[in-house]
Amino acid sequence: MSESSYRVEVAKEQFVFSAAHFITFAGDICERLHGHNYGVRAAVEGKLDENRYVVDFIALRDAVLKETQALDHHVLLPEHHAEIKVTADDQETTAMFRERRWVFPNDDCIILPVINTTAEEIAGVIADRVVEQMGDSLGSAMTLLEIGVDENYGQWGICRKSLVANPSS
Ligand SMILES: Nc1nc2c(c(=O)[nH]1)N=C([C@H](O)[C@H](O)COP(=O)(O)OP(=O)(O)OP(=O)(O)O)CN2
Repeated sequence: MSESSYRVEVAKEQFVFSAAHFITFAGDICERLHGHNYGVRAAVEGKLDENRYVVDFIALRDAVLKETQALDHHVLLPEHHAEIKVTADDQETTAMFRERRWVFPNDDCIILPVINTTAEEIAGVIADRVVEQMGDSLGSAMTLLEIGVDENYGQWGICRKSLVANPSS
C-alpha cells in the first residue's frame, strides 16, 4: 500500500509587509535603498495527526502573521554581510558599504541574521522564527516547513526547512 503525505498551506491577504532594503549582487554592485510590499506564504508537510490534520492552520496562520507584522515598516539590514557594515549607538543605526553611508533611527531598523537581505534569506528568517514560535505545536508528524517571500508580485524566494532530521539547521 502506498503511503500518503499531506500539506497545509496558508496564504492570507494579511501576510504582507512593507519594508526598505538594499542588497549587493554580482560581487560589488550595491543597490540603492528601496522598498517592497512583500508577500508571505507558508506550508507545512507531513502525516496526519490524531486530529486528522498536519498542523492546525490557525496556529500556523497566527505564527506567520506575527512574524510578518514584526517586519512591517522597517529598514531591513544584514548582520553578516562581508562589506555592508552595520553598527548602532543608543540612537542611530549606521550601515556602510565602501564610501556610502545610510543612517537611520534605531527603531526604524531590523538587523536580520543574514548575509544579504534577499527574499530567500528573509524567508529563512521567518521560517526559523515560526518554528521557534510554534514550538511543540509543530508536532513530530511534520516533516517540512516552507516559507515563501514575494518581493514584487510574483518574484518569490523560498526557504524549505526540514523539521525532522536537523530542526535547528
Ligand atoms: N533570487 C533573487 N533575486 C533578486 C532578489 C532576491 O531577493 N532574490 N532581489 C533583487 C533586488 O532586491 C531587486 O531590487 C528586486 O526588486 P524589483 O523591484 O523586483 O526589481 P526591478 O529593479 O526590476 O524593479 P521594478 O520595480 O520592476 O522596475 C534582485 N534579484
